[in-house]
Amino acid sequence: MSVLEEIIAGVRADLAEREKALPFDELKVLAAKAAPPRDAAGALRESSIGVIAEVKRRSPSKGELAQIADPAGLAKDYEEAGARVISVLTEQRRFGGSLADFDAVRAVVDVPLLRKDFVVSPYQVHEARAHGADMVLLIVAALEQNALVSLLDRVESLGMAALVEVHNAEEADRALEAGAQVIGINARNLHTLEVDRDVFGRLAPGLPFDVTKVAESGVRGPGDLMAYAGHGADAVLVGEGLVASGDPKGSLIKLVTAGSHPACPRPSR
Ligand SMILES: O=C(O)c1ccccc1NCC(=O)[C@H](O)[C@H](O)COP(=O)(O)O
Repeated sequence: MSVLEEIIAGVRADLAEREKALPFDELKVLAAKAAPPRDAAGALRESSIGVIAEVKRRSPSKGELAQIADPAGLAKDYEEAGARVISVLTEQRRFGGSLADFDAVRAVVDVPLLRKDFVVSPYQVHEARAHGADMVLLIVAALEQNALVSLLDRVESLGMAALVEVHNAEEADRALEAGAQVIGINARNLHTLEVDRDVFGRLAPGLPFDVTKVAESGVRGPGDLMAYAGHGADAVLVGEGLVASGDPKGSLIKLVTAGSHPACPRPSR
């Protein structure tokens, strides 16, 4: 079994428990009553490169990254440092995240929130909305094409945006065919877990100019952000480089400052 398959097997088992505790029809009612979604896609299309700052406790590739006793405090720091969007991992088994983390963050910040999980079911989309998510991650490698199309439609029908994640040209084609407007190119190979920042430079030029391009993984400092910007990124998604830095707020301020510096390449739209 690949790492992705292992993660998804755990996600499906946990999902089955939540579905027993809260039936889908009742969840849909909660989602419909949630406060309207914020414009996450719009936040990533400003004139300077944006940062999606991630609340990430641990990962399959690195193990424990940071204790994060107070995810809300971390998110507040991210907001004050200028994050355009905050990503909260909700996968529990391999990343140590939870919907409780998501709720704690939602309660204290106004910036759009990305629910970062391995979404394989419509239930998780309504669940994200019920918890106040504005954006949902859809990983092309985890979904058959029909499922990708239908989950993307569902995300958009609830007024949220989808960050559609790809790792290679074939997945990028599938994302475009499905109608993705925001595409994340992840530098982390899901089989080896190695990070190859050059993947972004290989794939981004093949995407239409009006698709929002997010460079995911491997940003350790302003130099990496500038390099991704040079290849046409509208935004970068950063986890480890913030949470494991010892000073997440200061590290994010450095990234945001670099992204709005006149020397940093601007999105070309
Ligand atoms: O982070 C991992 O080890 C990982 C392993 C398997 C699937 C996904 C994984 N990460 C999810 C992400 O996309 C990253 O959390 C995100 O891009 C931030 O990456 P980084 O800044 O390198 O922490």
